[in-house]
Amino acid sequence: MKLLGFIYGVIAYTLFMSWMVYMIGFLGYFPVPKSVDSVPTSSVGISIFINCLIVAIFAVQHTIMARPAFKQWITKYIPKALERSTFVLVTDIIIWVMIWQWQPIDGVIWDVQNAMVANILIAISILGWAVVCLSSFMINHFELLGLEQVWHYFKGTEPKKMTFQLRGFYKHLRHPLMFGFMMFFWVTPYMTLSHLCLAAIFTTYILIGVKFEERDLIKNHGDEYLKYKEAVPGLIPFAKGKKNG
Ligand SMILES: C[S@@+](CC[C@H](N)C(=O)[O-])C[C@H]1O[C@@H](n2cnc3c(N)ncnc32)[C@H](O)[C@@H]1O
Repeated sequence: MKLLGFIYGVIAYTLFMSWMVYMIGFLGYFPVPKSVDSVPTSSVGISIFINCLIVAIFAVQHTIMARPAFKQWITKYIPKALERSTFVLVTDIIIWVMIWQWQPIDGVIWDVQNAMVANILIAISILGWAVVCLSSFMINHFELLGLEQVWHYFKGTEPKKMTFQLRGFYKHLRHPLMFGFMMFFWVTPYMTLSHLCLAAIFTTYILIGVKFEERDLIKNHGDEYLKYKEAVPGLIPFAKGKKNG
């Protein structure tokens, strides 16, 4: 059982990293079988509807499964150590379905012709992706993705409780990971309607998701988080305090 639990966690983690890397190609920065700008097969209306539906499923899953009440409920049926990996695995399935079922939409919003400017924009976008990865390490990458929990489960030891982190990017921004995703999605030399649709619906989710996350962080860390919120901007670096998400 312990070995199976560990394998389950490793599969969830590997699938997670696979779509994270694929996303760089999905945005068009290296060739992949299906990208955000592949050839459209449906009308604009149907495409927008299907794309919004898939991301809405992701948003609902993420919002529900990340809440303490849901975690309490599901750990009645599965070992506590597998809860995070289950969250990660369901996310993986939804994101891979999104990539597979994404409905590209024709239409170019902007297309930067200058090669140097275009390359700088691509570099900033990929830097955003790197900010996502680095931020996860500043919290605790392996715990966020469930691997630490299944490793302790396998060894029969107790994992350390996730603590509130104020290091690295988190000293300057409350949501650097989400900020990294915004850089990744929005900064591009070639913005199509399809790419815009992806960026817009994920941004909407991020803006709603961080509200729920902060509600839980305030419940768990009380005054410490409230003071942090007062002093450190949310999603916009260098902006003043809590007004920014
Ligand atoms: C996907 S991470 C995103 C964190 C943050 N919203 C960001 O954008 O960088 C979500 C998890 O990080 C946790 N978290 C958020 N801020 C944290 C902090 N400063 N220290 C430790 N955990 C944090 C939340 O409780 C949640 O479980």
